[in-house]
Amino acid sequence: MASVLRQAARLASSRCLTQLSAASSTSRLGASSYNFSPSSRNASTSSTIKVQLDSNTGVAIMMFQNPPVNSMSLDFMTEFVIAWDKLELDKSCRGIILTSALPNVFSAGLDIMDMYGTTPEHRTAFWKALQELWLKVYGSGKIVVAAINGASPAGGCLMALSCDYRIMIDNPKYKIGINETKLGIVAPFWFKDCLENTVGYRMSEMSVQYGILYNSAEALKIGLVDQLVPEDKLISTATETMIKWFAIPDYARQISKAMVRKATMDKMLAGREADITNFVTFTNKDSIQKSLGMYMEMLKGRKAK
Ligand SMILES: CC/C=C\CCC/C=C/C(=O)SCCNC(=O)CCNC(=O)[C@H](O)C(C)(C)COP(=O)(O)OP(=O)(O)OC[C@H]1O[C@@H](n2cnc3c(N)ncnc32)[C@H](O)[C@@H]1OP(=O)(O)O
Repeated sequence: MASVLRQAARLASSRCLTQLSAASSTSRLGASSYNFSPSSRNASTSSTIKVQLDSNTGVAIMMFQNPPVNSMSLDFMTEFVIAWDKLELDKSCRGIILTSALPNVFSAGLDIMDMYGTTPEHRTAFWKALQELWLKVYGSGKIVVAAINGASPAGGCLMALSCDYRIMIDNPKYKIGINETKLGIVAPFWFKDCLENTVGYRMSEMSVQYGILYNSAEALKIGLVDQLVPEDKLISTATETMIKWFAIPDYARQISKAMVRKATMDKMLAGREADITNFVTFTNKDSIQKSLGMYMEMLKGRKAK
């Protein structure tokens, strides 16, 4: 319990035991055209991450803008973590909405070009950046809501699974899931743990083996997402949801969150070095490089048709 309390105290970078008024200045538009209120401030933009913090509500919106498909490259993940750290340190921010500034895709997952034909040193840095990003989001004391406005395979799904609540656009063309086996690669244990914590043992057993991508209705049915909304209600619903969560005193919520997530985080932290070695060794294999190359060709060929 003492370590949970320590972890929670560390995570409690946002203000504790305070409650914001439920004053909301939410927009009815989707993320890319989100109309920020005059109280929006601390807007910061890196080349791939756009952040807007509304000082009235304490809600920050973090938008991915890494065209064409928000793939999680080393650069993207580095910029993500820098922007994230800034928000973590900002006491006026109590919650973060993760969404995409691009149409039709939340995130295409890990950038395959960072894994294909790159040096072991590059892949080491790449994997460390992913671990870092996950530890920050999954272990955050803030409330984190995923506003999933498009496809969200593999690493994109992990990003959503690391949040406290997932809202997805109700559209059968948008798919989400841990589809790594379809690429001939294996999602690491902590991807699987996050999925299992969310949808249960049997569903994750099926899901990771078959590499299933679920459409939005299927994702809701198995509990992979918590709510479906029409596209034009995504950001307003995410903001309203966040403000409801704000009614819970931060400190109690943060300790509870840390308690529930501790085992999964500790397991990853304990296996962190081995996980990097495993990734680099695995992706060094000719057979894996071949699978990745073929998958990239398939993606490009699909477009050409
Ligand atoms: C021991 C552990 C070892 C390994 C573990 C590794 C864990 C891996 C986790 C991952 O996340 S792997 C990545 C998995 N991602 C996918 O399978 C998604 C692939 N992409 C798609 O399905 C689609 O692109 C889409 C996201 C549904 C979007 O479709 P759309 O039709 O809008 O775009 P299009 O397919 O034409 O793609 C545009 C452009 O983007 C390139 N692309 C797509 N995905 C990726 C990616 N993940 N990484 C790098 N590049 C990607 C695609 O090739 C096109 O490029 P082009 O314009 O140059 O042709």
